[in-house]
Amino acid sequence: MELEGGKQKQQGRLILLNMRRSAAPSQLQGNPFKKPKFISPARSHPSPNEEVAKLNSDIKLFEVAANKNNFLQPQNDPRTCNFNLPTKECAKGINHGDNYREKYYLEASTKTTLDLHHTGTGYKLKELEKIEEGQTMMIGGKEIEVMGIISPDDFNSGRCFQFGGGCSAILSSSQAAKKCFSNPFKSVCKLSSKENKQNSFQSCKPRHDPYAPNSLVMLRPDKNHQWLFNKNCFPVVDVVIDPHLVYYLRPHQKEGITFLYECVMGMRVNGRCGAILADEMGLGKTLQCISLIWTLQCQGPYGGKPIVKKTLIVTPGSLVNNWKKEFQKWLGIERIKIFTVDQDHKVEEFTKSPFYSVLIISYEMLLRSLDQIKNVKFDLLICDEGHRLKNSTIKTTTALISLSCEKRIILTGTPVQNDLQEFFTLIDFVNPGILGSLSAYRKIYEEPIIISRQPSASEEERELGEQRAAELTCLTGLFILRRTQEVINQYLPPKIENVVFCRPGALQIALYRKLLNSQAVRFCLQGLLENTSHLICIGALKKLCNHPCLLFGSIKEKESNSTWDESEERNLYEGLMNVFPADYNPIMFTEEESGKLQVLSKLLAVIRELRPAEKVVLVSNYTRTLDILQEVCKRHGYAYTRLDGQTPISQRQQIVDGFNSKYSSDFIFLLSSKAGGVGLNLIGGSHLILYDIDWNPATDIQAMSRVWRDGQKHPVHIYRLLTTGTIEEKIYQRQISKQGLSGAVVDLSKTSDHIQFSVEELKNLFTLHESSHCVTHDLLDCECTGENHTGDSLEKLPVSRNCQLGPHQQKSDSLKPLSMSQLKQWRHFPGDHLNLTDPFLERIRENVSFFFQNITNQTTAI
Ligand SMILES: Nc1ncnc2c1ncn2[C@@H]1O[C@H](COP(=O)(O)OP(=O)(O)OP(=O)(O)O)[C@@H](O)[C@H]1O
Ligand SMILES: [Mg+2]
Repeated sequence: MELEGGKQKQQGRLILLNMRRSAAPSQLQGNPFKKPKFISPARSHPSPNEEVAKLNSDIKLFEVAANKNNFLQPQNDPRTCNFNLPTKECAKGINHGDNYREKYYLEASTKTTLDLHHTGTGYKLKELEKIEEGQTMMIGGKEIEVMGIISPDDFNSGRCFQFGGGCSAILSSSQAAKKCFSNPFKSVCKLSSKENKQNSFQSCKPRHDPYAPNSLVMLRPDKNHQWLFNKNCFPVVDVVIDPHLVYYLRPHQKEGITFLYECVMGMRVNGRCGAILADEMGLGKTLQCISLIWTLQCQGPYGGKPIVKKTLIVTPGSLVNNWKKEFQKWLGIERIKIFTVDQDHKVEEFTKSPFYSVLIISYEMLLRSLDQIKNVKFDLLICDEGHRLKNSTIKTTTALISLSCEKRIILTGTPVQNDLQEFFTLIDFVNPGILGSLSAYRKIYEEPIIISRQPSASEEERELGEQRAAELTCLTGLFILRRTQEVINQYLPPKIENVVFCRPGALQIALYRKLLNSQAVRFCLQGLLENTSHLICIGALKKLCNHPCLLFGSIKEKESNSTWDESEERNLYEGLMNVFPADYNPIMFTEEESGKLQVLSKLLAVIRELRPAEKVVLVSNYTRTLDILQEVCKRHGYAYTRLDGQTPISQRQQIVDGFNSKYSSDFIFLLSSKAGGVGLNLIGGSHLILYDIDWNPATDIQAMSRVWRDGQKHPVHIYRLLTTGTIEEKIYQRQISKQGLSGAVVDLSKTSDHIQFSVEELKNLFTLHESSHCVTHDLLDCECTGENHTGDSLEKLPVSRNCQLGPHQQKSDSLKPLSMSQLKQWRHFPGDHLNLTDPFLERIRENVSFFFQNITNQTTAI
């Protein structure tokens, strides 16, 4: 039997070793077996305290056969047995039977698994086959105790490695109670002192009536929980969500609050108090958290005593005041005192005053005030848009990890499972150590899962990877909750999504051709340039798609720079100025020079005309592009407001509120997706135009979700503008193809800098398709000739997210990026199609080569 990879281990016999104590050298002589020892129930069923200590320790796991030719030798860890394990060559000498289906494990303060086929332990194989549970043996000078047999299922799923193997900490608390204690609760809630009795009489009653109709009552703690957390034996009291809030809560929100409560109370995962609420955008994660905070601040299951005194909410700068507003919206200003940190309100004010119970701070401010914040004892920590904590080396993550608060919640609308490293960081942040060390996680989960996804994976590797993925999902699923947009569709108006392929202007085509013929692009395609050179070329093409004047501005800027002569960009921009008209003035740019701008201008005009009371959110990834769009607003006399990275945090909510107000005269909200793409509620607008496209579909999806949310009164129209035949189409295709989804979907900060391109891909990126109406449609393999293909019902197609955690994760997910096959199901038609029923599309068709359209929640009147 070979030792490589995970698959062969199925034939091996694995033992989890319990190093009980070092043996004297003399003990190593003679028959290494000792008689099986009696193991007291107390040893196999540790006390709750021992159990908790065990869960918290950083247990090292060693899966002997998991590492290709490379056994782990944990010599430096004093807690770890140091076995003289054989090399692959050495192991080959052992005659292994094929009938070893069972796995044995030994358990103790340090646990490790040992493949009995590769003994190196001084025992004969025959002797090892006879090992029984409870038996002790001597290995490497240590006395080892056999604790049990690992079933093939437990091994394949990786369950046996969790928390050191033997007693999984991932138990529901009732399971844990059964497993860990025989009957330790006899005295639970017997009032031991006079004081307790008094307390119990004072606050025994639930704060709200648990028997009232529609009451939302939290799960009562079981005996194990009481044993751990009710040391004073207070009477158990029902925790009931304030009926004032329950009245407004949607069903999924009630479920979410129950979930959060059980997580932070340590009821779902024994002794762990973290949770990830990953509901899709707009599902009201804020309200769910506010309900939780309010509940825990006033109530608790033990004598009714509140669980939380102080809560820290960390959120992107643009959302600090949104949180405050939501608190006021749902709880009024009296019930709970909120402190928001900004330029004029420093953390010190919060720390000095006993008045406030909730501190809301931006991630940036947190870093600046970390020392003061560390001085406050927070009982609950909420990280909004917490997918940014995916990297444990970034400052924000380290800062947050350094806070001692153990009840931690991450909120994110962006899926978190696709990158297994980042997934680990998020999980490890909310429930530190739950997946073991990073290296153990890599061996047990990441490696087998990744290997199993490779086309060359054997059947066994695939099976092992799938089982490990399933186990990981099952384990983390206890404290991750994600619901999709469908749960609130019924409360929302229709949504009409359009992908609009805009014909490039003549100047754009001429410049595009020139750029593609440049020395820089040619060198890129021959693989002759540095890694980053293609990024400069891509950047120039993207600018050109937005408007030629942006490119003009860049060249002028670069030319005036002293390093211009040596700069790589020279090779790209050489001769480009000659393509612009001699008297070209970027400030006097025209709409005709850019296909998208022409379409935008007409679109704004028709919205204004047909829906004078409605407003538009206009999104770009670039501040310079927003400047141009702003200029267009000015030229047409449209009232606008703007939020980008330069907007002071203290003003952001004011701007949002102003726009959302029905009294506002603003017609357009200019939004930088980087600054305000996440979390904002822009329900004042019912038309959203994405002027440019990002490599990461999540950025675009986040931005598009700003208007189709609870509170929206009008049907929502979304327009995604792409320049036909250009790099924008290619980026879109990448977004909706598998390749684009495999990694980038998790990460809002990912840009082209993080994406590797093959020369083949670069060739495709650097091609202009001048004769196609829509390259994306050409690629769809659609039988239609592009003539008003109405598509089949979307429901027919299962939505599958390309997720590294495997097929069991693939739930319907309305906000996941589209796939090519789904796009094919959308209605689609060329711009010159005769029967355009949509009056908005009708008006812009002149500059459009192709449309895709999809309607959600369709009613007759749109
Ligand atoms: N039960 C409800 N009834 C009415 N409005 C609600 C309800 N729950 C939430 N809302 C409103 O829906 C809007 C969206 O909620 P919220 O901002 O919490 O979404 P989110 O899940 O945080 O989304 P994102 O991921 O985009 O941040 C808010 O204006 C909020 O007040
Ligand atoms: Mg939010």
